[in-house]
Amino acid sequence: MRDIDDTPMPTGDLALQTIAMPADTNADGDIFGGWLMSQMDLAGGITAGRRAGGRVATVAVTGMAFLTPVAVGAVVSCYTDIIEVGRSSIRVNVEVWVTGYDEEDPVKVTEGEFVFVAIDDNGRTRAVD
Ligand SMILES: CC(=O)SCCNC(=O)CCNC(=O)[C@H](O)C(C)(C)COP(=O)(O)OP(=O)(O)OC[C@H]1O[C@@H](n2cnc3c(N)ncnc32)[C@H](O)[C@@H]1OP(=O)(O)O
Repeated sequence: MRDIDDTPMPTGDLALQTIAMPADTNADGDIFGGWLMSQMDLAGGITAGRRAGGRVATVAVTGMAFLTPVAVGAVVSCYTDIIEVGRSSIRVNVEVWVTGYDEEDPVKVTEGEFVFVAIDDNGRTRAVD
């Protein structure tokens, strides 16, 4: 896994973009880390599913740190980069960046490595081409 760094621009391809909503906050009004992880899982799953040409399941997530809080109304962008493709597994690095509507000065929120496994209709692993 790559270290979280201060790279000023996102690495990878934009896979998912959404807005942090009031319903995504905890009782203190801060965005849940779990909500962010869910967006990352979705983004990585889209990328892995396209690469696998079908159904994938998340099998592992490694080394995440949250660098900065996310405010309600922030535009949340998940960028994905396929790191490695194994027999059935696809390792995807997912970065999360936030901006306002103007898309200026994106701020990196977190990064994590997600491992997906290509599975068949019965939930058994299948080889990725
Ligand atoms: C519980 C949940 O709801 S979590 C959210 C959704 N995810 C799921 O439901 C997935 C639940 N897990 C599963 O169903 C099973 O673990 C499966 C089908 C994904 C994989 O089954 P396994 O018996 O582990 O398969 P297997 O040992 O052959 O591993 C498959 C691949 O995953 C990789 N892998 C398995 N565990 C890990 C891990 N912890 N970290 C990294 N890679 C892993 C293996 O190296 C292998 O890669 P390769 O085929 O490219 O060489």
